[in-house]
Amino acid sequence: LFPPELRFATLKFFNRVFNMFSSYCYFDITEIDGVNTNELYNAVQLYLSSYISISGSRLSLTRALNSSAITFGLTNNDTIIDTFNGVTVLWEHVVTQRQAQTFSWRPLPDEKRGFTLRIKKKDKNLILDSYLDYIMEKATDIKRNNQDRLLYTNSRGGSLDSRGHPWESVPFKHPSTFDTLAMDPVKKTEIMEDLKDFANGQAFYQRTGRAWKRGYLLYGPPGTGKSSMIAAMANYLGYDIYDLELTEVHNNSELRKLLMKTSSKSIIVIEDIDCSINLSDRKKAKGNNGSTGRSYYEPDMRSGSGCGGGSGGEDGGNSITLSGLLNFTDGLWSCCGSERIFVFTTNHIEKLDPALLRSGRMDMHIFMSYCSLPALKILLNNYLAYEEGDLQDEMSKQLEDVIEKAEMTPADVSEVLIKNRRHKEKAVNELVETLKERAERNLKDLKNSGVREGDFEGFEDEEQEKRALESPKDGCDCDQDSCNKEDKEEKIN
Ligand SMILES: Nc1ncnc2c1ncn2[C@@H]1O[C@H](COP(=O)(O)OP(=O)(O)OP(=O)(O)O)[C@@H](O)[C@H]1O
Ligand SMILES: [Mg+2]
Repeated sequence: LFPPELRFATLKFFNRVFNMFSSYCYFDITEIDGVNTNELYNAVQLYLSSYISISGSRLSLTRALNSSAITFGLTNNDTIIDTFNGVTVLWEHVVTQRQAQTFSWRPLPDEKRGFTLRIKKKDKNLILDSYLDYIMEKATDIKRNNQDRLLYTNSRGGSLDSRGHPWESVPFKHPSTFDTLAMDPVKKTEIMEDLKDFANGQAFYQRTGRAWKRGYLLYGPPGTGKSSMIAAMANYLGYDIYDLELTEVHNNSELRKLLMKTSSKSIIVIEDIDCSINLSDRKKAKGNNGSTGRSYYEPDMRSGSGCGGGSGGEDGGNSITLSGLLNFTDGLWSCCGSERIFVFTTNHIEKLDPALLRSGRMDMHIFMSYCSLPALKILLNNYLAYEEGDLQDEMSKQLEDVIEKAEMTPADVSEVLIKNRRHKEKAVNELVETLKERAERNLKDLKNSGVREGDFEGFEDEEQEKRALESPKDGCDCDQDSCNKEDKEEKIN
């Protein structure tokens, strides 16, 4: 029976009296602040959405542009309790109908939405100092995690796009994760913990005066999952990937510019570092632009103008040096921006300059090995949905006996499994056969060659094949210092 105005005024009065005696204070965070969207409102919305379980009876759902995740929101007058540094606060989502619109340049939504934060008066300062910052930070994280990852490449050479960016990007949707990655579980856990420590280590890096970055060197035969590991890392941390094509970078200053244009929370990848530029020796690398061993990637070499005739003195080509690269990862420039991971991959760790391997440069050297028994179990589970214990004892025993001797890469094993994935038994039988064959072949090779020279011997052929595919003209890389000696001898003969 009361007219609405009177009802409103009475409520307001009681509210005021109540507030005077109340031990709480309230903060309103409205969706639209004047004419601008209130960033804090969106942040709170996102932050709270990470707390809500789907059990609520009514939730609002949103999916942002370029986002692959759906976020839950509170509907009208829902409340939620949160605790921060031992202090409990209450959030309420308040939705009211907007009164008939007066003229506005920008049409406002019919509903007026906002959050009300209720805090004990004594906790007010504690919370306002850090709680809202914390929410903003968390919201940024959530937003980033929900957004599609990006894969950047510098394949355009040195040219910039219309916004002055040297990187080109595409959405990165690689399905590889640490769950699907076949490798020793202990090693895998170690890497995952290392990554998490890094991502959560802001305070640590600050305290110890180190730039917030970390380097991983992945090495091992082709097809053992180095690239898959990088994708898994990116998916695990929610980082973007910058795939740096060193052959497209013409000099050290270009390299530096590229680095400056990378964002934080990203993985900067240089694949096949031993083939990319002549990194065999720091001093020599500079000299090599001159008359002696020309880099295989210099333009005239790339265009296939011949392997032998590359002794021109002109310096217009690729003149990145090892020291340039080290400055990129390690020097003063490496810390513009923060939270960055450098990953180098190589098939030949023994060909890298010790300077690159020195402690502190690449923090972790990860050997990606041939398929081991634990790795095989993961692959069997991935491709054939075999659980631990599903295999007959006899079969497991056979696999266990040959897997190490066979020295098959996870890529090869995957191939056998994929081919027969409809017939589980057939797939495993064929795998055992292939493994046995390989093991026998290896044994024979071993006998023929006498003493084995190194761990990597077995994949030299594969490696040469790969390089031949990459190189424009057969054997062009044989001018390079880093090229293996056997190649060189073959070429000379
Ligand atoms: N450890 C692994 N776990 C799961 N799948 C793997 C693994 N290693 C290889 N594979 C499979 O083999 C394919 C090739 O692997 P990947 O490209 O990661 O190898 P790589 O070590 O990067 O080889 P390269 O040295 O030639 O670059 C992948 O698509 C993946 O499906
Ligand atoms: Mg690879």
